[in-house]
Amino acid sequence: MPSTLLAKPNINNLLSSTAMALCSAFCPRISANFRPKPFSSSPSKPLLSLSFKVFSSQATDASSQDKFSGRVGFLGLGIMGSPMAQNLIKAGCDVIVWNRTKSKCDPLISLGAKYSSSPEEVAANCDVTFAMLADPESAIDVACGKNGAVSGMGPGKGYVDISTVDVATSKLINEHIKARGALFLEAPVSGSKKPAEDGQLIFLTAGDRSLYELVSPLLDILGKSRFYLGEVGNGAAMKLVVNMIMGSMMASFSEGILLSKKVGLDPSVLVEVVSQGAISAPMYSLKGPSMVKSQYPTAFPLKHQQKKLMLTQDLRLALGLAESVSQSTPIAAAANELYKVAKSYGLSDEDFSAVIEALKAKSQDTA
Ligand SMILES: NC(=O)C1=CN([C@@H]2O[C@H](COP(=O)(O)OP(=O)(O)OC[C@H]3O[C@@H](n4cnc5c(N)ncnc54)[C@H](OP(=O)(O)O)[C@@H]3O)[C@@H](O)[C@H]2O)C=CC1
Ligand SMILES: O=CCCC(=O)O
Repeated sequence: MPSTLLAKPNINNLLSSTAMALCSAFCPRISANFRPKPFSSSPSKPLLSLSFKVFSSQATDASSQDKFSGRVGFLGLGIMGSPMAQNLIKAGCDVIVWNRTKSKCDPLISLGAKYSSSPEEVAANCDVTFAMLADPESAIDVACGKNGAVSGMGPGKGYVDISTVDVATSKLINEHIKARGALFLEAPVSGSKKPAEDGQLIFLTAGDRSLYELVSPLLDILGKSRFYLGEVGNGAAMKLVVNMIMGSMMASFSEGILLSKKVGLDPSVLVEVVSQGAISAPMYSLKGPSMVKSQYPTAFPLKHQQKKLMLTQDLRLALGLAESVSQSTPIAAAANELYKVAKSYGLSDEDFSAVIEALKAKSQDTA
């Protein structure tokens, strides 16, 4: 089925009942309060508007119940995890947090979150545990390592990994969670720091559908849309493809900014021209003005676009994904080289738009 936005079919209530039955089986504590919000096709409530949550036809229910009354764990409070956990707390959820660097928990504790001293303890004390970690290595360690979340999982619990990881990593974590009789959902996000703060992320989910149904009210607090993509690995793959496109777009935009300047144009005007045309993208309008000033306030750290774990990650991992199906991706491969150069210049903690510095340096090399 194409992933277009559709009005809800009337079988929604039936699906919601199915979800309730599944939840009753797996999560008795939560399902006691699981009340699906009936879908309304009233024309006075448009499906698409800026303030309205948008759902894919691949989602199982376009609306979700108002409230999730189970206890929610949150592991990983970095640029993305902190605002996400904060939004859950502000929405009235009962949240337990953990982060490797404990001080990052403090602002959330002062907002009402509880704290547990290990991922295992969080998972043991929560119905559903979310993880938003840097890379595959940390995602595996926090889930499957010593005192990891897996040790605290069991029947009736769910683990939702929002980190950007590769397909193999997601499948590995899924296997460990499943071995404990719990449910697993991968749910990487499209959208950066600001969408995380504004509850406007896009979830790319795959895995246990009953868990997807169950946590939909939470995803709807954190995001503007959610896609259910089927088998574990599909969410990770979708995220890598999106980031591959984004990485190439940013590298190309950087070339344009520098070329415009070299030929005597005002790059700020280029940013404006781009923003009004067919190739306009929020990313260009948001980051272009800073890039022109050689400023890269970190939203998506460059190190995550060029993560390193056993010679793979984000762009690099997307290239691996392409390789595995013999898909040619020369543009992304060239972009990847630039991110590697930028990383070697010590720009890992800058925003990924700092990739433009790699091009500046290259121009000087050849001048
Ligand atoms: N920033 C963005 O725009 C977006 C990021 N993403 C993805 O989301 C994930 C998180 O990104 P972001 O929040 O920006 O990253 P940050 O670098 O800000 O945060 C990373 C988090 O992972 C934790 N962490 C890192 N290594 C370990 C480890 N070995 N053991 C335990 N915890 C660890 C950090 O803990 P500590 O605080 O102790 O360092 C921190 O909580 C990444 O996978 C990223 O690719 C997805 C969409 C957008
Ligand atoms: O993984 C990071 C993606 C950032 C974005 O979607 O803006």
